[in-house]
Amino acid sequence: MEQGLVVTQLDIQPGECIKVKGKILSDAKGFAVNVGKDSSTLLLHFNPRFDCHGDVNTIVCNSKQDGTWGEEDRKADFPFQHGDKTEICISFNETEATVKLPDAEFQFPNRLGMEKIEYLAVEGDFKVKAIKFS
Ligand SMILES: C=CCO[C@@H]1O[C@H](CO)[C@@H](O[C@@H]2O[C@H](CO)[C@H](O)[C@H](OCc3cn(-c4n[nH]c(N)n4)nn3)[C@H]2O)[C@H](O)[C@H]1NC(C)=O
Repeated sequence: MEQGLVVTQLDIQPGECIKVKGKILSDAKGFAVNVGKDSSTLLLHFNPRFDCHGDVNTIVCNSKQDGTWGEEDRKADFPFQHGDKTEICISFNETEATVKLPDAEFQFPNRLGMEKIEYLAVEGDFKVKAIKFS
């Protein structure tokens, strides 16, 4: 998954929101939105997979601590289609991260007890149009 947008030096606090607006490529295999401390320590790796890493139409979520992946969490719902324009809103608190989409919402535990988000990266077949921090 090629490297796309990377934003560092953030100071996103619990309750604040990271909004990533963009378009899923028409031939997307997968994309990921990563938030955390840095590329090696992620509160959340949000990875919709159309057809990659052995998964089809599956959202895989995970954490990463000092470069080591945690246990994957596969979501039942897959509210994405090739070519979709969408907005992904990520917020968190001391217990969990929440991913809000136009037609779905997912939670993922804050396994690392992260207290602020300093890092955002978008990888793969997703063309970022705008990002907003609120
Ligand atoms: C079945 C036995 C092996 O399990 C598989 O193990 C794979 C490797 O760990 C798992 O894929 C990784 O799953 C991680 C989340 O748990 C990440 O999604 C990881 O991709 C992250 C990534 C790759 N890249 C990347 N690849 N190439 C480039 N330039 N960048 N950037 N970020 C994927 O490569 C994959 O999800 C996992 N599948 C299952 C069913 O467990």
